Amino acid sequence: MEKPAPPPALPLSRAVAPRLEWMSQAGSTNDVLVMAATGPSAADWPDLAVIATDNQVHGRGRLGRVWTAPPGRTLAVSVLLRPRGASGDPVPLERYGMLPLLAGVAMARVVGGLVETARIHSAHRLAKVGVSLKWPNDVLIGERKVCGILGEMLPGGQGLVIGAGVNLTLSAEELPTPTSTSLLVAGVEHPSPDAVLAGYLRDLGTLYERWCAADGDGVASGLLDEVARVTGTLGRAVRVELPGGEFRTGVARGVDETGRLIVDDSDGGAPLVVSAGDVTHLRHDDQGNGETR
Ligand SMILES: Nc1ncnc2c1ncn2[C@@H]1O[C@H](COP(=O)(O)OP(=O)(O)OP(=O)(O)O)[C@@H](O)[C@H]1O
Ligand SMILES: O=C(O)CCCC[C@@H]1SC[C@@H]2NC(=O)N[C@@H]21
Repeated sequence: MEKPAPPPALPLSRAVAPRLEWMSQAGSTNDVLVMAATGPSAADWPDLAVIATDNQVHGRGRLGRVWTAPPGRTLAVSVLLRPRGASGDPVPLERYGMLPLLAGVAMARVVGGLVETARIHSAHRLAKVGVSLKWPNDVLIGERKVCGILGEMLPGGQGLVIGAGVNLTLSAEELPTPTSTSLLVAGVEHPSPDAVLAGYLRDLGTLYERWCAADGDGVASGLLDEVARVTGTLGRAVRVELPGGEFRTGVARGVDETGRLIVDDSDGGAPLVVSAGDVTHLRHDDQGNGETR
């Protein structure tokens, strides 16, 4: 029988995280961390504690969707957040809506840095492609999804677990959907799980500390500006599926202080304020059937 691979040492990531557990296999890292952070040893799981694996077998996406990943090709990471403001009081729950966006900004920066470095060093003259955030939870390279983010509240509002799945070394044939991509496919030849994880945790930590110091205020912390800068959804035509199943179209105008998307209704009605809806980008020439997901 083949010997299991030894766990990666992750020196860069361990230097950043207050606690980091690497699992050789996990069902869903979000589930594992929620259990750990609310179980009998909850006190051993500090703010910004991390669980990660490259072999997640029951990954979950938003809205009951699945996150699929062949073993060893993607990074699944969950981070525990127990946000407290400047006075030490918990940040109000209604401000948590910014946290998945905060994670998306951190991931977009890391992915953007790697893709740009690969482009500069490429012998193949790779074209410049933008890395952006698709509200509320995807990081895209060009129009393709390289990372999905899922925030889940701890029971009793004791905090939040924020999970991210990043496609590292999937080949074009292994991609789960026609609209996904991986760092490898985007030209990053040897994406290191440790470098990606450490970069993500570092940026996440910095943005999060600033946000907590401002008591979760998106404007005062500068987070809202940062979100607006990287969110490719803004200014674009989108189709919104409201929780009741109804569809509306319009142009995404902004993100508000609680992380909701503001969409100018193309029918001229009042702006749509979307928190639980599902958003699809429409192509510029879209007539309703050419969406990119
Ligand atoms: N490894 C992966 N890489 C990229 N996409 C994936 C991967 N695994 C699953 N997906 C896609 O992610 C979806 C879950 O994410 P999500 O709920 O964000 O939907 P989406 O298709 O990205 O569309 P949207 O976010 O616009 O609603 C799954 O339905 C699947 O299509
Ligand atoms: O695209 C989405 O809808 C979100 C996908 C989130 C996947 C990550 S992988 C780590 C964490 N554990 C999970 O089960 N899901 C998230």
